[in-house]
Amino acid sequence: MGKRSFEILDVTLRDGSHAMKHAFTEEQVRETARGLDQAGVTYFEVTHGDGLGGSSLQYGLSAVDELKLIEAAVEECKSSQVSVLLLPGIGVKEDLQEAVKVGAKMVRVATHVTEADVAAQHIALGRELGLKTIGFLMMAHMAPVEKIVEQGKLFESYGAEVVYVTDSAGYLLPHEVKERIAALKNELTCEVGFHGHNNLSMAMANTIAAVQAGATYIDGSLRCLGAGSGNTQTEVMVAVLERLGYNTGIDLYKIMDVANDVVAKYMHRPQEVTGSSLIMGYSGVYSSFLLHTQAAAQKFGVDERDILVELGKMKAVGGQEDLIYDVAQRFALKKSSLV
Ligand SMILES: C[C@H](O)CC(=O)C(=O)O
Ligand SMILES: [Mn+2]
Repeated sequence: MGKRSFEILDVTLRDGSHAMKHAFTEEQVRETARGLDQAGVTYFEVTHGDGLGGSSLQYGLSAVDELKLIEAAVEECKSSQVSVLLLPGIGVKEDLQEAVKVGAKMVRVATHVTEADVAAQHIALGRELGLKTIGFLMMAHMAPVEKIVEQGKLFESYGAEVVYVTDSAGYLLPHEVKERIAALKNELTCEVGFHGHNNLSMAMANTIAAVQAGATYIDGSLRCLGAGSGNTQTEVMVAVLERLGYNTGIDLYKIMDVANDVVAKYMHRPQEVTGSSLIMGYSGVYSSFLLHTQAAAQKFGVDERDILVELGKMKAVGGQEDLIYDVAQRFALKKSSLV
């Protein structure tokens, strides 16, 4: 098949966990893992949507222990390798050691875009454990290009082999992705990656911009299964990038088969750009807040778009899920004082 132009890393079994309310079954994971492996994906990610240790009241309880799911995915693979996500503070170093015992071969250590310094020990541990180790700068729209370069350099100095620009809110436009990726490519010696969300229908355009600016790791999910409107659609990305003349190393029919015959069957709903996810992209809100916001809006009888616009103004970041309920309650009180 020749040398791949870049790695397409599939996040269906991790970012998709948000859309599945963290209720993946072992059988769903096994079937998806088998399909990804047969299609020729080098790496795919499995954990709770908020990474190792994410199962909690704050983020949502997992239906099945993530270590069991990681182990099941590993067992299904002949050549693909399983990655885990780790947000320092949500997951701890012991969680990573346990994931390695069941077969994880890659770790992506994720921090808010201005907080790379909290990842030093976790990145060092990833390298010590012999894992492919990646730094993941979330909410990348919230920092100017120079800040992203500064934070990327920190990740690289701790040992990250790839630094990601992560458009957690699906807010970035192609020219903004291009300038961020190009700046990291210029200033870092390690590889650069891109992870997109489709809240403004820009995920594919942003992915193309990232690749053209030099990204060599790009994320996607099957049928877009992910937080908010989901991610760049893996199987479509394969077709588009092959059309552009790149070698993805992935079999198009096989990746389509796992998307349509496996993932489409268990998705709770199609991944669409809805009123709420559109507002997330427009206001720069963390995509993982979607289902929490819908639940809060329902509980307090308020419009979920108002909550999201307010969270955007407050510049709320991952980990502040409790704010969603505060804001919803505030709107409900305001509404009741008006009647
Ligand atoms: C914990 C988040 O879901 C990580 C991610 O995929 C993003 O920020 O986007
Ligand atoms: Mn994501």
